[in-house]
Amino acid sequence: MEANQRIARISAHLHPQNFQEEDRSLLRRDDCRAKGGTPGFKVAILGAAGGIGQPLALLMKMNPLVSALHLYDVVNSPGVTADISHMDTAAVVHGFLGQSQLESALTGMDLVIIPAGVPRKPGMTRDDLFKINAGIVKTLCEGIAKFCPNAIVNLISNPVNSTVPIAAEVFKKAGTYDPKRLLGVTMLDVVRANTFVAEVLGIDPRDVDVPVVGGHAGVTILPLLSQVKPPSSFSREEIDYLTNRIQDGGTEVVQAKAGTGSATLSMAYAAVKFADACLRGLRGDAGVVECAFVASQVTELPFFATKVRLGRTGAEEIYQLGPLNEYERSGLEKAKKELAESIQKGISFIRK
Ligand SMILES: NC(=O)C1=CN([C@@H]2O[C@H](COP(=O)(O)OP(=O)(O)OC[C@H]3O[C@@H](n4cnc5c(N)ncnc54)[C@H](O)[C@@H]3O)[C@@H](O)[C@H]2O)C=CC1
Ligand SMILES: O=C([O-])CC(=O)C(=O)O
Repeated sequence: MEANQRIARISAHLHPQNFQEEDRSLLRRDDCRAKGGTPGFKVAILGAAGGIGQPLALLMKMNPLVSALHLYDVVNSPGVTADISHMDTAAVVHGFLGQSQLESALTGMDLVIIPAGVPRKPGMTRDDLFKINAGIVKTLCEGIAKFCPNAIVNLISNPVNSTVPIAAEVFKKAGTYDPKRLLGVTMLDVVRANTFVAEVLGIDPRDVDVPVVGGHAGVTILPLLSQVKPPSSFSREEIDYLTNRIQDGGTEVVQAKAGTGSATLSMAYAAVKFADACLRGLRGDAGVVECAFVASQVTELPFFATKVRLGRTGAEEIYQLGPLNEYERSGLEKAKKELAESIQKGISFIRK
């Protein structure tokens, strides 16, 4: 055989499709003995090729609690999957592209994380994303109701204050709704609050715990600085600075990115922190508590973010707000007003 023919043959083998058809004597990946049978949870990421999805996939591949990682998107998931799958950690990675592969992506999943949808550009509110993202979340949740109705859902797509009610309505319609299993991800607000409070106090952010309640947009993001751990007191000036910075944290990143998107890396970090807590809860660990936007009776609103205890069945206990000071009580009233409208908008989108 001529050298150039040999090279052409080898290149053909390296192409995965030709590899199978060209020469049966060569080992195929499907014939490998290792099938990734390590115990652990099966996790799907929907929107895995996006700005959040890619670093989120990377970090979930590193999570020892994950045995199978399904990466679904409507574009570019094969490349992201090939790339992530070469990491020498235990989770086995599979990629899924487009609506026709949604069933395979979701079947058997324990946890589904959804960062699918468009991000903000400067000058937009999160609510401006509703038009596009509401439909995306609806379609994906219809898939979850059909193919993995018992999975825990971590919903990241904005506006979270409306997309969580949308998901709830889709699941109700399908007869699969369990409020404990639907969690809107507000962890980035907590991550930011811990960081900014630690800066003000001059301590390590890992030692700080700030409850952030309400929702995930502007004034609905309500940090409870009177309940910070370790117990700390702040001047009025510090309270105004911290409250504004935490509420505008997303906008700070949108403006700095100047039209190229919103928070992706800190969000992937926050999403993994939250997903890991959900998986530890599923495993049966005691005392796993994080803030999340969930169906709630803490206020008169049907959904509200507070601390929740995560267990084998999802958000098993929803904590009350605790004592609020005058500043926080006034913030709560503003938050509830805006939240009520965003929640209703989500509900009406499905019931209309
Ligand atoms: N909850 C939170 O704290 C945060 C939420 N977000 C939100 O997360 C969402 C995603 O943000 P980025 O990753 O920066 O956006 P991106 O545009 O970089 O990525 C979104 C991905 O979703 C995919 N996608 C679109 N339609 C889809 C469908 N029907 N099924 C599956 N995938 C689909 C796109 O192809 C893309 O890969 C945005 O709505 C953003 O506002 C962003 C930061 C924080
Ligand atoms: O601000 C945005 O649009 C993205 C987001 O939710 C955040 O960074 O908190």
